[in-house]
Amino acid sequence: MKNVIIVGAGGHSKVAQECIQQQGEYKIVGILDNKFTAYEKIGEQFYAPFTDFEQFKNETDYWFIAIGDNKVRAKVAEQLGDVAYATIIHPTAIVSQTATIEPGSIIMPVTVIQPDAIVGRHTIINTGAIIEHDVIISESAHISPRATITGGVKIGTCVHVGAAAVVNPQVQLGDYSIIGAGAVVTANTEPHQTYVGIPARKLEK
Ligand SMILES: CC(=O)SCCNC(=O)CCNC(=O)[C@H](O)C(C)(C)COP(=O)(O)OP(=O)(O)OC[C@H]1O[C@@H](n2cnc3c(N)ncnc32)[C@H](O)[C@@H]1OP(=O)(O)O
Repeated sequence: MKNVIIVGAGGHSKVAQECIQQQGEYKIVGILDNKFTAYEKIGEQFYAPFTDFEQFKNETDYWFIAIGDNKVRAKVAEQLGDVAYATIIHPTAIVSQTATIEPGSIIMPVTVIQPDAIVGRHTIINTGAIIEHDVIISESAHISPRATITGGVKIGTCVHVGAAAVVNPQVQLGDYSIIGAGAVVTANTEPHQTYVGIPARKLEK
């Protein structure tokens, strides 16, 4: 078993920890989150504030950032610097042998990742999502439960695709764009903009 320290102790972390246990490759030795005010060891795991992360760098082989917010996850990765990241794949996920899952990403239960898809670093493929052939997902994105990303789609950095949304073939989602739950995206999206509905339209604020 390889040791891993988890950053984040919220709802997404809860699901990630269960995935890690079911994957059976990594032993969680500690959890860092600023909601813990001091170091504490309970059983085989320690809990400590994230601000103390430097002192734990020699105590683990791998790190995993289990924070649902894309921008916060990306920022924490920047702060941690040059560390090795665990790649979490739930045993019920179906991942093509020609797909690439980059370190720091999590592939949740009953997902499907098809041939030649690329899932970039620190990306969340949430429960039941489908990533079709030749999809390219950049860093720190989140594909929510039951979303369907069809063939050849390109997804930018920190993009959030909401639950059960569909992205049509070859569409490109600009960096930091947000797709609402249940949307059907039929055309490219602009960076930093939010889109909702069927067909998806830009939300004017
Ligand atoms: C394991 C997990 O839980 S993973 C979590 C996955 N999370 C999701 O799937 C949630 C995705 N988020 C959404 O769908 C959000 O509603 C967003 C991001 C699209 C919009 O959020 P906000 O920017 O806060 O917009 P807000 O709630 O103010 O709504 C603005 C307008 O858009 C509409 N709207 C919001 N979401 C949607 C949607 N998904 N589809 C259609 N219309 C929507 C609202 O009704 C409102 O319309 P109005 O101005 O006519 O009243």
